[in-house]
Amino acid sequence: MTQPLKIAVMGSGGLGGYFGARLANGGADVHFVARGAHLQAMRSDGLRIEGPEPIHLPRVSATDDPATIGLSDVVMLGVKLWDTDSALAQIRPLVGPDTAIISFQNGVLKDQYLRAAFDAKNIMGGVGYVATAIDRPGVIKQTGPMQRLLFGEFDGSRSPRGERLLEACLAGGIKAELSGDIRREIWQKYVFLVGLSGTTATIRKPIGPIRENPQTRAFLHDVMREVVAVGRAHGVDLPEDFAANRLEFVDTVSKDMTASMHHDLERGNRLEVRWLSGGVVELGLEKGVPTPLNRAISDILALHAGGKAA
Ligand SMILES: NC(=O)C1=CN([C@@H]2O[C@H](COP(=O)(O)OP(=O)(O)OC[C@H]3O[C@@H](n4cnc5c(N)ncnc54)[C@H](OP(=O)(O)O)[C@@H]3O)[C@@H](O)[C@H]2O)C=CC1
Ligand SMILES: CC(C)(CO)C(=O)C(=O)O
Repeated sequence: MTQPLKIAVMGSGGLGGYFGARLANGGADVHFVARGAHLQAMRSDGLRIEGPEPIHLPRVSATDDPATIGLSDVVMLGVKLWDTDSALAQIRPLVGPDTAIISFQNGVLKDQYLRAAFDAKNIMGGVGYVATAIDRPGVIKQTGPMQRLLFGEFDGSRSPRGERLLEACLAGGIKAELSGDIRREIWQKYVFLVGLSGTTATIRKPIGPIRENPQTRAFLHDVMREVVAVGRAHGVDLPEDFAANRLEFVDTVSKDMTASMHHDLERGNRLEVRWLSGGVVELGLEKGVPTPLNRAISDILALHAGGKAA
């Protein structure tokens, strides 16, 4: 009998907790790295997913010390972007020659950080679509039915490790795909997310009114156009009019949809703007592509980026 896939989830909040729970439910050998009250609750009461497809795992393997988990087949990175450096330092004991490390964090800079810290052969690319948050310790709440994971080798090959992860995801009911062009998938989400997060957080409204008002709709379109221009300058295979495609996609989502960064702003949490619109500015500067709207979004949110506690 083949051994179940051993998966370490580094950061078991909205994203990692949700997809890790589904993987465990499907039979994968999942080990959650968590901390604080969330870790205590997971140790005493397991992990619960609330929402359209609820799950309760009464017992889970959860720790704050990745070294106790040992070598893993897959490490899924699910910490907020500001915690990336410390998380990458902590996952070293999990990584052997064949381990796949996949960041499902938002943005595109995440994979540069991974490449700086680990051998390229250990790194696969990933994108997560879901709207989840820790509701209370040990409990992840999902809003709406969307859930999708895309991952793949950066050279486009269908590797055995990619196939095994796909199988484990499908067994857990995850809408998963092994992508032949994961870099483009990561940028496609980036275009949409920078548009959604930049507009909802600065205008402080969900997407419905923003897409209905001609002035804010044009703003959203132009913010996404900048991301497309920067991606194309970096050699990403995005059609020139891809922002118009994403605007059509925006018209299909619920009018109440907003970005996690807007939620974070309303709760006084730290913001990922440095890696979202800020990442567009940084990557635009590298190629001489102007990004005035994303620069404005970063500047407008600068005083909020550290959260209320800052
Ligand atoms: N949630 C979502 O719907 C989606 C999120 N994403 C992206 O996924 C990433 C994670 O977001 P999300 O899951 O929402 O964030 P959360 O804050 O819900 O989860 C991250 C968790 O990781 C924990 N953590 C951080 N560092 C460590 C560490 N060193 N050891 C143990 N635990 C640690 C945090 O603990 P603490 O709270 O103590 O800091 C927190 O519980 C972000 O880049 C986000 O943009 C992408 C798609 C959808
Ligand atoms: C748009 C969404 C919910 C998609 O997963 C997201 O990633 C975010 O708001 O951070």
